[in-house]
This record gives sequence, C-alpha cells and structure tokens, in this order.
Amino acid sequence: MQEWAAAERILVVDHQPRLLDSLRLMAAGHELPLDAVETEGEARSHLASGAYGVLVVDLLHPEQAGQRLLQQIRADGLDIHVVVATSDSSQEAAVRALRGGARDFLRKPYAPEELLLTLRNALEHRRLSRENQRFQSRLRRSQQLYRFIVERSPDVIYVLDQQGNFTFVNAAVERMLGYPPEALLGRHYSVIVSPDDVSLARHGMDDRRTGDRATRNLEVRLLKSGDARPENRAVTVEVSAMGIYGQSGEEREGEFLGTYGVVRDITERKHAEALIRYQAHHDLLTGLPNRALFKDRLRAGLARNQRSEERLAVLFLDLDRFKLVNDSMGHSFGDRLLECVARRLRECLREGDTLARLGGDEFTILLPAIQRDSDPISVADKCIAAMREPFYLDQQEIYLGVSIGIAQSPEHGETVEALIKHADVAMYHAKEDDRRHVAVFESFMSQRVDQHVSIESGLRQAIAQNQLNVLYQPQIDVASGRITAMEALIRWRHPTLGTISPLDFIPVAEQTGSIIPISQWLLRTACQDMLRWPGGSESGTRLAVNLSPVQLEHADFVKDTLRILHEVGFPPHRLEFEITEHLLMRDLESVVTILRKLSAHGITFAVDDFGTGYSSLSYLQRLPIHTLKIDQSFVRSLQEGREEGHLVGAIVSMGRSLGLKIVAEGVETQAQLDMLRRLKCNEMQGYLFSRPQAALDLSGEAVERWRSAVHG
Ligand SMILES: Nc1nc2c(ncn2[C@@H]2O[C@H](COP(=O)(O)O[C@H]3[C@@H](O)[C@H](n4cnc5c(=O)[nH]c(N)nc54)O[C@@H]3COP(=O)(O)O)[C@@H](O)[C@H]2O)c(=O)[nH]1
Repeated sequence: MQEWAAAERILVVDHQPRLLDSLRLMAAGHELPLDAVETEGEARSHLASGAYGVLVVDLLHPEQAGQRLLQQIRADGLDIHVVVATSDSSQEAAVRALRGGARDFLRKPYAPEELLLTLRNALEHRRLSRENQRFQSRLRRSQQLYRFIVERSPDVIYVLDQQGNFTFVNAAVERMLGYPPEALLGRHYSVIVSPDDVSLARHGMDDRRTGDRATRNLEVRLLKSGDARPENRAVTVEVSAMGIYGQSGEEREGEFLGTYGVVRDITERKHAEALIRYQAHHDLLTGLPNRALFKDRLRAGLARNQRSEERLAVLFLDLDRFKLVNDSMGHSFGDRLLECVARRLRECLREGDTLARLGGDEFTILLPAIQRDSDPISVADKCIAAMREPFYLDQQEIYLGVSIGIAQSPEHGETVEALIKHADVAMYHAKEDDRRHVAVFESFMSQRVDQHVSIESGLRQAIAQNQLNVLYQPQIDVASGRITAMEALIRWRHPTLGTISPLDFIPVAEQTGSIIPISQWLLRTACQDMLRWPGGSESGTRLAVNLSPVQLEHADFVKDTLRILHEVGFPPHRLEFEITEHLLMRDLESVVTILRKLSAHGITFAVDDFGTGYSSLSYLQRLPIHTLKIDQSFVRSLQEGREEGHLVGAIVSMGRSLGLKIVAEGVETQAQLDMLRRLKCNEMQGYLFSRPQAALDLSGEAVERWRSAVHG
C-alpha cells in the first residue's frame, strides 16, 4: 500500500466557480493545502499526481463527474479520504454516498466553518491512520525479527507452563537433539533430560526465580532422540532459565505462568576443556601421564603412605643410546620408537603403578605400595630385560637399553621433589654400571651427580679448548723385547677439576653423544703421534685404540674411520680397535657387519677385559678378532696355585687354538710376569713396563728401560 507523504493535499471538485473561489480564499486564510478544480478532467489529472489524501466532491456535479470519480477511486483502490458534498438532502443520498466509498457527508450549502472542521478532521484522521500504519509495519518487522532470531538461534529457546510442559520450543531443538518442536509441545521437559540429571534439571529448567537469582549456565545432560542407550545419546548443555509472571491484562499481576529458558550445546567446549585438562596432565606423544600428573600421584601416594605406613618407590628411567638413534634416524622415527618404548614399559607394570614420561627419553615409574625391599629392583630388572629386546620399526632392528635409578620413601626422601631427584641421581650411577644398569640411591651419589653435571657441560668445549690429550702405553713381546703395540689412552685436563679419568668422563660422553667427536679427535691425534714417534715406524707396531659401543651405532662410523686414516696417511693394518665383551651383548649381528667392513681394509680387533663379560665364546669365530687381552683382575690375582692361574692358562691355550694373540693387561710385578711366561703368555702391558706416557716421552731411552725390565 502507498505510503502517504507528510504534507497531503486536499482536492475540491465543484461546478460552481464562485464556491471554488471562496474555498481557495478560506484555505489561504487557514493555511490549508487545498486545490479547487471545476471539471472532471482537471480532477483526474490532479489525483494522478498522487499528492491528494482528501477529496471533496459534489455528487450532483452536472455530468455525474462526482459518481465517476468515486468509482474510479474504488476501482484503483486509492487510499483517499472522500468527502461528499451535495445539495441532495435525502437520507438515501447520504447512504449512497457512503456506500460509494465516501467517509464524510456534507450538505450543500455548507458554512465555511463546517467544511473547515470536516477537512481538519479528515486530515487528522489521515495522520492517525498513517501513524497507525507505520506502527503496524514496525510491529510486523519486529515480530519478523524476533521470529527470525528465535528460529535461527543455535540455542534452544523454550517456554514451559506451570506444570513444566513445553508450550513453545524453537527449531534448534531438532538440530540439537533431533526432536521436531511439535513433538515436544505439551510434554514434560524431563522426557529429554538424562535420568541421572533429572533432579539437577529440576532446579534449573523450571526455575521460578527471575532476575539475578534466576538459573544461569546450569550444566545438565539432555537426551538425543533415538533408540540408543541414554549414556550414548547424552548431549551436555548449559541451561539458563527464569520464571514468567503475569504483568497485566489477561493474567493476574504476579501470577506464575511458567518458565522461559535457553539451552546451549556445550559438547564441543566440554571436549576442548577435557582436551586441555588432558594435555596439561599427559605427554601427547605417548599418552602417558606427564611430570605434573606424576608429581600429583606421587604426592597423593606419600600422603596415603603417611596414614598407612606403607612404602612407595620412584624409578627414574633413562634410555641408553636413544639420542644416537634419534640423531641418526630422524625425530619422527625417534618419536615412534618412544611410543613403542612406552607400550613395552607399561606391560612390565601392574594396574596401580604409574608410568610417566618426563620428556625426551626420560620416564618415571611410581610403585605406590611396595611389600618387600626387593620389589622395585625386580620391577627395574623386568623393565631392563624388556628393553634389551630389539625394537622392530620400519624394517629396522633397533637396540636401546635403559638405565634405572631407584629411590624409596621414606628412607630416600619424604617429599615429591626429593624422591624424584634421588631416583634421578641413582639413575646416573646406574648408567655407569655397565652390567646391571640399575642402582638404588645412596647419599654419596649426590656428589657424583654434581661432578657429572660439570663434566657434561665442560665436555662440549674440551676439544675446542685443547683440554684433551693422549697418553700411550706399550704392549711388549717379552720373548723378543719388541713393542708390538701402543695403546692410546685419553686424558682430560679440566680447567677447574684437574685431570679427569676417562672412567669418569667417557660414560658421560657416551650418554651425551660427544663421544663421537672426541673419539674422532683421538684417532686422528694418535695416528699422527704414531707416525711422528721414532719407534713408531718399526714395522708391525700397531696402534691400539679403545672403541666405545656408542661409536659402533653411529651410522657413519666405518666411513669416518677410513676417512681419518686416509687423511692422516696411517696404514689401516697398523690400527687395532679394542672392543669390550659387553659390546657384543648388544647386537651381535650388526657388530659383525661393521667389524667385517673394517677388517676388509686391514684393521684388526682385540677383545679388551677378556673374561669379564660374555659367557658364550662362539662370537670369537664369527668376528674378525685378532687379539685377546686378559683382564687385569685375572693378572692381579695371579698367584702360584690359585684357580685364576688355571683360568689364565685355559684362556691362553684356547686363544692359541683359535690362532689369536694373547696379551695380559695390568702386569705390575715381576712375579706376575714370570707366572704369565710359564703360562705361555708372552705379550704383556702394565705398569711394570711403563705407565701411560705422553707421545714426547716415548724416547728410545724409555724403550730401553722396558727391554731391561723384560730381560731382568
Ligand atoms: N672409548 C674409549 N675409552 C678409553 C679411551 N681411553 C681410555 N679409555 C678407557 O677408559 C678406561 C680407563 O682408562 P685409563 O684410566 O687410561 O686406564 C688404562 C691404563 O692406564 C690402566 N692400566 C694399564 N696398566 C696398568 C697396570 O699395570 N695397573 C693398573 N692398575 N692399571 C693399568 O688400564 C687401563 C687400560 O685399560 P684397557 O683399555 O682395558 O686396556 C679403560 O677402560 C679404557 O679402555 C678412549 O680413548 N676411548
């Protein structure tokens, strides 16, 4: 429908020119927006402009123009307030006029005041009508808006009656819970509430309170429509609800009418919250508890133990050689390996125990109630045995190993921090125990850890700052007095700690990976020294270099070794690597492969500390072994008639039968030398001949001293 302009005009159509003139005068005097025309044609063209809201027409216009104009207005549906002015004073005329669409009727002749009043009323009526239309239209728009908002709301909006039955619910209920709104109308709200939450919902969904006291964000579980069991179809929602009370009109003021509420699906938020909570307490890679959760459980365990006088134990685990695998195989491989490690460790534990990953390759175990002192050690042994088994990942066979430190409460600490720290300290000790890989905390260990820390940080600069040097100790053929080999032994002159034994820093270097650059530096330096040494060019004098198991696991070990020999110009057949039996306990197959590769270039191998490790000797035939070095402990206890004498004799004859050279280590006395000679062991190394010496000290004079020691 047409909107009327604010300033609507009045059109008067009459065949009496004098009347029209007087009307114009009157209109001008009263500032009425009035136009007066005489003919039907003029009237039509004025009306066509759309500017007229009131028409005064004489029905007795000579050519029935008034009738036609009325018909036209009706036919076109024009919203014009028509006032009929006629001299026909009959009642029928008035009725006819009103039927014809007129709103007012004026009898002619009329007084100007009468017309003026009628026109003012007409204009006022028009104004009120326009205002009403505007109001209606605003109302319609706002209703549409509210309907739009309510229907499109992602939240369920509902109204319950006094009994708690739905009287309104928007379409969101179908999206959220699958019920068409009409299916819920008239039904009690409890039909959609999870059975466990019905009493909770009672306080919220049909809450009679209003304002600040009304229910806000009450968490309940609603049920999705469907046949599934309630626990499978619950949706967690947040309900805000309040009572509705009569205000005026139909209802009594203050009368309780029902409840109005909004329901928001917070499933995703709950998931996000749960995930955040989970992330805060778990290691995302392995899914194990993290440090925070481990500490919580340990704290709870300690509190429980205080009441029950039970004891608990903390095991601190650090993987051996993980850093090497991670560096050489890449971090994603390392990550997957850690997942396998976590699974394997988990299988070694009982239900109530906690296995946590602290980060990197460090894990902790909480044994909350130990019965016997030996329980933690049994668990540790189980973990060590499990970790000794190879891992198979991407068609690769990986050997790791683990070292475990143990601290028990109350004897090793009664707080979370003390127990974890002491288990950690014991773990460092376990790392150095090449055989058992497990250690229970003892107070002296703390000092060693401080030293360990300064060794670890100092090692990084040791090469660059020229703090490393090599000493040499000869191996002598006592039959000929000839030096058969020189063993290179590393030393570290620490700027504050003084000279540090390789026994103290080699294990740290192995753990941190710095053994690789250190060993490369030693090989290069020793080869260069040997070439410079006056006796070094004596044909057949070999250079003996100790090999760390960690070096063998380094992917480029063979390539790097051959490169260094080539760069220095040292003949490979003069190099002998000393390996320990413990190395063979790890992964014999890959050790065989690597040793054979080097052996193909002439490099020889000696088994160091022979007799202290591997029980099976079958490896001697599989590996390219050239020399057996009888461990110092056998030599030290060599005394006439003691069992070790037979053992050394057996080693010598077994070695001979395999075509191996036998070297006795740690020979300190003439008596030992004589015994070894009688046992047909002619190659020896030990303080009796020489302590390890710097390259410069290995003069011809020293060599003479050794020869005289041999020949007495
Ligand atoms: N991976 C590497 N390991 C190395 C390297 N250099 C040394 N080591 C290993 O460290 C351990 C301790 O070595 P060190 O303190 O040098 O002791 C050696 C000799 O000094 C000592 N020895 C020799 N003769 C005697 C003796 O008559 N009595 C006595 N009490 N000790 C003696 O024995 C050690 C040599 O042992 P071995 O290697 O088994 O022949 C030691 O395990 C070294 O292997 C290195 O560069 N890399």
